[in-house]
Amino acid sequence: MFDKSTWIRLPRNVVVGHGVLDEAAAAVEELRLHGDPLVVTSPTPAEVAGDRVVAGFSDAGFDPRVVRIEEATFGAVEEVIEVAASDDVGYLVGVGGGKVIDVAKMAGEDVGKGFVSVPTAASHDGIVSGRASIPEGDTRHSVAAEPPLAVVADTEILADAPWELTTAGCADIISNFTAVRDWELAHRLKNVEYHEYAGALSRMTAEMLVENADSIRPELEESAWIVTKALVSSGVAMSIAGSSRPASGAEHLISHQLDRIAPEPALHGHQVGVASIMTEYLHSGPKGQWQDIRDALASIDAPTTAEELGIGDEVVIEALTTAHEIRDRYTILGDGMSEAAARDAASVTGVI
Ligand SMILES: NC(=O)C1=CN([C@@H]2O[C@H](COP(=O)(O)OP(=O)(O)OC[C@H]3O[C@@H](n4cnc5c(N)ncnc54)[C@H](OP(=O)(O)O)[C@@H]3O)[C@@H](O)[C@H]2O)C=CC1
Ligand SMILES: O=C(CO)COP(=O)(O)O
Ligand SMILES: [Zn+2]
Repeated sequence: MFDKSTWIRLPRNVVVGHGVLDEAAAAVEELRLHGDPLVVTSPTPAEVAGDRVVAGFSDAGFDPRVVRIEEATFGAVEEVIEVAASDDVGYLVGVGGGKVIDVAKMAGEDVGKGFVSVPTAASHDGIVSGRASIPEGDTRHSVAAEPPLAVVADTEILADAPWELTTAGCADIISNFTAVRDWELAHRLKNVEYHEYAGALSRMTAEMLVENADSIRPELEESAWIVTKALVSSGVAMSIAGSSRPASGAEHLISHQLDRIAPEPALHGHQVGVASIMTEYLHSGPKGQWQDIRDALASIDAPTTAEELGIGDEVVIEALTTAHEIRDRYTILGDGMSEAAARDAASVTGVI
């Protein structure tokens, strides 16, 4: 008997384009939700977009509440939950970078209310995915959460954000190459369930971004458009898979470990990009495609070395040798790299 079943949870309205911030209220009204919005934002995103979103909801006849957070902590999630639990609040709207989006996503999940994602930075695929990550204590990687009901991504705002946030988003997508390789390996070696469609979509998303690398330039609105479309596509791949596997392999384990041990971690996307140069080397050897990954990252101004990440060589070695402990996810790191092998991989690829 055929007894498989699956739920694919996706955002319903994805609105991407110039000036669409002013359509946030309309994009939500169309969903026929009850109650008023709770807008969650943080200092800079509030200035560049949050205040405008609040005004837009007020003009549309809603009575928006606002909570400003500073950091992505469980304390911040609790603060949002306290307001979100009120009967007047019908849904949450996260206006900001990944930090704000994840806090709003987790708080919405807790109170059982929908969440709308209004990214001000195209910095990683968490802005559209059904995954949330609050980097506190020993937990670093994402956990399953409800995906946003709607995503409103204004390319004018995203193109105006610091360039490194956009290059981080690109690098998060480029890392899909090695994430899919790890997933295939885990399937062959450990019989981990593999979804052909999700794997193909994730890889194609990375290929298209690399093909368009010439059009990804600072202050060019088209760049924000290309990157946001790729982030949406990567988020959809994760939704199809019901896991972050299509976009998170050993390179993400290494980045999560860097977040734990580096005195000053770099942006998520930049770390996974540099890590994927090394994990591609582990997959395909010295003559393999690791140089293609490095060149793709360099072409969009993303870091390719530990130095460019602002992270010390020894921290990178420690992350490489301990990253397999982060979570139960089989990757090319297997049951851990020896220190000598880690030094080899990092130095052959020019990361250290
Ligand atoms: N859910 C998932 O699958 C994933 C979640 N994450 C999580 O996302 C978070 C990191 O997200 P990331 O976006 O990199 O970082 P942040 O949300 O911390 O944003 C980075 C910085 O950019 C500022 N900023 C945001 N938008 C703009 C803008 N338009 N103009 C100027 N400055 C801006 C922020 O200001 P301010 O400080 O005022 O907010 C902040 O200082 C982490 O908590 C990480 O764990 C990472 C990967 C995947
Ligand atoms: O960042 C992600 C995908 O790009 C999510 O991955 P994790 O599940 O490893 O946090
Ligand atoms: Zn990522």
